Amino acid sequence: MTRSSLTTPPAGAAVPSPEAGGPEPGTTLGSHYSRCFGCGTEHPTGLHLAARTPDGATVEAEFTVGEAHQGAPRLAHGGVLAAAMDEVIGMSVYLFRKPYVTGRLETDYLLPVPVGTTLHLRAWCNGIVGRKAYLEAEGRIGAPDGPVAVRAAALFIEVDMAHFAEHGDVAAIAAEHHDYEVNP
Ligand SMILES: CCCCCCCCCC(=O)SCCNC(=O)CCNC(=O)[C@H](O)C(C)(C)COP(=O)(O)OP(=O)(O)OC[C@H]1O[C@@H](n2cnc3c(N)ncnc32)[C@H](O)[C@@H]1OP(=O)(O)O
Repeated sequence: MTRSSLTTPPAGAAVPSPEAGGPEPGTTLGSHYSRCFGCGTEHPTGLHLAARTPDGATVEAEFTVGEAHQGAPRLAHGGVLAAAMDEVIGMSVYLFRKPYVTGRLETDYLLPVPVGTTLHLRAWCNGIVGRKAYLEAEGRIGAPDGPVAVRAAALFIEVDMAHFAEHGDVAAIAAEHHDYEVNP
């Protein structure tokens, strides 16, 4: 992965271990919002990622490239692939049970991804320092050990629910997603 210093954890950054009381290995992670472009089941053209954690620390999901996701004819749009990486990374940091948002996302595109391809996505955390989480993801073609088509590195920033209340529709999140306290 070619990455900048901004997405590289500083020396000594703690790599979190699976949280006590967090999701058990094998748990399917629900969508955080039904209309989310990345994971929403009600989004008509979204990515429909349904993620699970095999070990409580990493996240896996599959994304099948559809007609709505094209850039060049019959090939996935790079921005859509970046969205898939953003979403699976967002799901991996959600394992820590705190709200985070993407601050920076860096993406390497290694292979073209034709319509109809299933990308096998995996994301994990390389360290957390204060509010900053350093994360990484990859997308492999056709199988969990298939050729790597996309790699991403990201810096996510911890926020509180006031972020969503101030800038978005916190009631819509809270109505669907009962893990977060809206007024802690
Ligand atoms: C309820 C669950 C919802 C889950 C949703 C998941 C969806 C999937 C993920 C997404 O797509 S989120 C949507 C896209 N992202 C955004 O809309 C975020 C927009 N940006 C912001 O709201 C603010 O810039 C942000 C909250 C990220 C930071 O603002 P703050 O005022 O809270 O913090 P500050 O600017 O002081 O930065 C905190 C630290 O992070 C660093 N930082 C922030 N943005 C950075 C950046 N872009 N690059 C590098 N470093 C960055 C910053 O330098 C600083 O480092 P230090 O603590 O060492 O001084």
